Amino acid sequence: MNIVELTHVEKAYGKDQGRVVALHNLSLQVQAGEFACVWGASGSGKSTLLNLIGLLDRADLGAVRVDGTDCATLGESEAAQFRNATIGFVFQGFNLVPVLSALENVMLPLQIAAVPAAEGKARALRALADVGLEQQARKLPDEMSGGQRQRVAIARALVNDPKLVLADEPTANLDSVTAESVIALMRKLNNEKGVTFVFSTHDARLLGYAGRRLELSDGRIVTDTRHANERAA
Ligand SMILES: Nc1ncnc2c1ncn2[C@@H]1O[C@H](COP(=O)(O)OP(=O)(O)OP(=O)(O)O)[C@@H](O)[C@H]1O
Repeated sequence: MNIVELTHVEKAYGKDQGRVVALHNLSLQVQAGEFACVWGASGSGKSTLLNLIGLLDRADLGAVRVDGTDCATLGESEAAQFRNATIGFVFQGFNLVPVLSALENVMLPLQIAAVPAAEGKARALRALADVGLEQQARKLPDEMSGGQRQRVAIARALVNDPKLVLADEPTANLDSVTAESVIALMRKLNNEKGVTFVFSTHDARLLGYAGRRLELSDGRIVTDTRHANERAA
């Protein structure tokens, strides 16, 4: 089953002389369970593509379907609800709330989903254990390393059991060794839980972890290849 299906999608920013077409007539299918990497140079359209798949922005032309739902049919609040239930997000800047502990940060999506506090805490602790941070639950983000913060963000993205996790340049602020360990962790969680991951990077060294490599150039997919688990965790 396709969890993501884009058909003849176009997306542009700006108007008239300042108009930039970020995605050109782009079609793409991602199957449930894939670990897909979108890579390409700065400005190639990676964030635009992930924002459309994540219902954070809308296509100008063409169709975006996520988990069988045509995103164009959803109003703003329906889209937000759909996003919360279906998609987990990991961002390059970690996006943790600085005054909340790791545990409280991971509990946030469950609070939004009105999960009772005791159950939410137990689930958040399990999610932190999944990323190897059960001992760090009480720490604040600025008491943790960059790699640990991104693990907290991954735990938060997964705590709601989403079908799809989108990670836009999740390693951009990490050194190369930590970057590899974060991608390896995502790959392990993909294998163990069957959650579909789509992440973006401009770092070709991370491609070895990806089961699917989608190369973007000037808003077009120029290569699309599948690979056996060369570097699976
Ligand atoms: N809000 C915006 N307004 C105007 N142009 C934009 C906007 N966002 C992106 N663009 C343009 O759209 C194109 C694709 O940008 P996008 O951010 O998707 O690329 P990217 O591959 O994610 O780049 P990076 O690796 O630098 O984050 C670029 O030419 C960019 O300048």
